[in-house]
Amino acid sequence: MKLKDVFHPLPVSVPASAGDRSIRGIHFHSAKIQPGDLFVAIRGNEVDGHDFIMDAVRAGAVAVAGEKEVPDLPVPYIRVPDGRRALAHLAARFYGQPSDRHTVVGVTGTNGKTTTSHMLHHILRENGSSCTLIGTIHHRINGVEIPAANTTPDALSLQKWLAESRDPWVVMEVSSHGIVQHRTDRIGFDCAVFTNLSREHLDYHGNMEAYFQAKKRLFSQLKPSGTAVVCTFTDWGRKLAGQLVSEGLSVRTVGETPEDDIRIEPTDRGRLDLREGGTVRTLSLPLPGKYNARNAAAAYCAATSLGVEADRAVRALEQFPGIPGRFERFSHPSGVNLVVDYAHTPDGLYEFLNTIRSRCNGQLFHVFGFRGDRDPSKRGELLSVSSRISDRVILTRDKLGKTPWNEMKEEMKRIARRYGRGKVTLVEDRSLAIRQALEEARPGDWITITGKGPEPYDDPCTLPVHSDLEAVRWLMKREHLKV
Ligand SMILES: CC(=O)N[C@H]1[C@@H](OP(=O)(O)OP(=O)(O)OC[C@H]2O[C@@H](n3ccc(=O)[nH]c3=O)[C@H](O)[C@@H]2O)O[C@H](CO)[C@@H](O)[C@@H]1O[C@H](C)C(=O)N[C@@H](C)C(=O)N[C@H](CCC(=O)O)C(=O)O
Ligand SMILES: Nc1ncnc2c1ncn2[C@@H]1O[C@H](COP(=O)(O)OP(=O)(O)OP(=O)(O)O)[C@@H](O)[C@H]1O
Repeated sequence: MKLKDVFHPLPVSVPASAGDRSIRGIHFHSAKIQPGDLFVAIRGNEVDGHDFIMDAVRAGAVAVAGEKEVPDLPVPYIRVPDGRRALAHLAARFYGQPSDRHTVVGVTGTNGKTTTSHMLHHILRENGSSCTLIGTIHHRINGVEIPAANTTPDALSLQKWLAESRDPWVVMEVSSHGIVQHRTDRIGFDCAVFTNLSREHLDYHGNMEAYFQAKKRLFSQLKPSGTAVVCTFTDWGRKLAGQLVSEGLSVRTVGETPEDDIRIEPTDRGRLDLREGGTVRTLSLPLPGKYNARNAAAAYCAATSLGVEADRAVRALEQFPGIPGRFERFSHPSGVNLVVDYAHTPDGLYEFLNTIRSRCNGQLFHVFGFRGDRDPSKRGELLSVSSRISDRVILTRDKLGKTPWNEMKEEMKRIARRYGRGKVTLVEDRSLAIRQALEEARPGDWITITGKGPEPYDDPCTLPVHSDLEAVRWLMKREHLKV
């Protein structure tokens, strides 16, 4: 593609002498540049891409785009107001605005993005359409699994994968980081889903209103015929629905009141009534918890908004196979129940532990840790939720990032004194923390292990395992316990 065409119609100045130059590809990491590529310099959170411009030129970049003034470059330099925005635009142009060729659904919210996306992906596939899935656990394009580095990939990868996808449908998780960093710019959505909003990522967004506004931006990218599906279980959801309606968007709400388009009604355990107008559909959902009923209702609402027949959507949800590390349950031969889950926000943890509490007649053990690289201000709230609902809390290592273990250990002791209700033990090795819970538990007790789901451990541990799921599977053998 010609340089001038890839920038069109941005109000930037492409040197006339260089406009007809062909570019072979686009990259925003200098190490990926091949001769003939365009390099886009981005001011990052860790380093500044402008510092790597000469590396890119030496690697063969034939042109560079960036925000800063850069004198005396041997190749044309196109100054743009915002590198990340420009990257999304350039990628969409280079790959031919690929979202126009798919029916695209974006799912946003603090909790439930992965679950709702997987449920919707399952409904669409059961309905006979192949579907690309982009999200936290992995990406799946043309039936091929690709490991996920981010929940919402960078703009270049996104546009490339959309161009490569032969699946008519695309379901993607849209994180607030992805929105703020313009990773999803230039994607037109046929449906955008909001699950909920609760305290999370305040270290990044600063306050809840800014976090809400970031999520709301997804809805400004709906195609003219697109539909907003908004869960109104939270004040933020009700606020969003009201604002989108007054802005003239087509909005369908999922909630618990007669005003909602899809209303979830209280039912027997494991069964869920979806009331839509005068019709009630009852379904047995394989995943427990009120929150999963809400995720299922959101997926149902999105699917039916896109033309899937309601009864088919219900039947598909009843066959939902589940998601690795999300309420993944094991029955130990000793009579103890174990559940591995990804809850890592105060609200998600509250919903998850309450679901277990309503099933547990014995003691409830909770094994978890704090992430070094996540908002430290939520740690007290997480432990407070845990110690309120569980009988025994074992605090252990999670991903530490740049935080040294000794520092985290002192923080844990301090938080345990304040919020632990005398229920907290500290066991550094995560695999041994799980084993200790299992050794103390009696038949009928439940052990919950949260925060990592299927994610691999960052550090080696004592037992021959690399994740919570592997630890539980290993400990399913009685002889691996000390008792
Ligand atoms: C803090 C953050 O969000 N960082 C994201 C951001 O990286 P960055 O641009 O700031 O990277 P940087 O390392 O400072 O580099 C700046 C620039 O220099 C370039 N560079 C760098 C080195 C070099 O040798 N040459 C070079 O050209 C880089 O390619 C980059 O363009 O943009 C990258 C590309 O899109 C992301 O992969 C990266 O996500 C990091 C890995 C991350 O951990 N992000 C988390 C916080 C995140 O985004 N999470 C959400 C989910 C949140 C949730 O709901 O739980 C997600 O969508 O994954
Ligand atoms: N609708 C919901 N409301 C509250 N908590 C939820 C909801 N759905 C899931 N959870 C809890 O949050 C955890 C994470 O769920 P899920 O992976 O679906 O969310 P997510 O938004 O994709 O999270 P992340 O972006 O961090 O990957 C679950 O394991 C569960 O404990």
